[in-house]
Amino acid sequence: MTAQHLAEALRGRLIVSCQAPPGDPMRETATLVRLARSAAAGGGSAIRADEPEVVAAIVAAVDLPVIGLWKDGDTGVYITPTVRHALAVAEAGATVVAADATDRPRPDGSTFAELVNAVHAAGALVMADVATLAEGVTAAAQGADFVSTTLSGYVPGTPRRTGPDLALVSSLAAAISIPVVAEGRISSPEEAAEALACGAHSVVVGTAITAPTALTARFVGALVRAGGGQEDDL
Ligand SMILES: CC(=O)N[C@H](C=O)[C@@H](O)[C@H](O)[C@H](O)COP(=O)(O)O
Repeated sequence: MTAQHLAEALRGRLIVSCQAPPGDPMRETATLVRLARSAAAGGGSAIRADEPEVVAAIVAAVDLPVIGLWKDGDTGVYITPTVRHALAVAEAGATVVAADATDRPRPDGSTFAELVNAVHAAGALVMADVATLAEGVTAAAQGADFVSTTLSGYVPGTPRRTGPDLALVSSLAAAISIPVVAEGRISSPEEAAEALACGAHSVVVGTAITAPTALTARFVGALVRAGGGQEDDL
């Protein structure tokens, strides 16, 4: 699929991230496939998924484009950190490979531009996961097909936020011509709609749709703060 075709298919649409962290009861390929099928049944237009095995299973089961990634670790560059990880995700059938495009060194010494070229040569597209405006501008210049605000708030030294970084969505949309995807901590349909109003081409929602453990903990936390439980219940 060309970047233009996919951009048309995703304009103004919802991408559902179907992931579960290590140790979570939902972290099982068949379960994640069911989440992806539910996302498709509810009108989602693409799926974002972690690990080649899960990507391949969702590609086989769901008739939607899959944005694949491969998380390795949880510090430093961990979203599709090397060219090897990126090519494995492309090989699994992802239409788009999402990868860290922050300005931090990659563990294999590759540049983001080298990763983009390798993924394009393998016939897939690239989504640059960034934390800042400068990183998004650089990623677009290096050939990324989409830029996503995925890593805003998660890079050491940058402010941690509670809600989505819609200011970054707006500034990226004004600065680059490739589609800007709003991603990260979008917790309601209203916030998703607001992201489009800020210039997002598409919106990724994960936790608020596909993470019952985290959602349960939010409700429990609210009850604790209201005096209805003990802190160590959390
Ligand atoms: C920072 C990081 O590693 N983000 C990951 C990227 O794939 C996922 O853990 C997030 O769930 C995804 O970005 C969607 O965001 P949210 O779950 O907040 O809607």
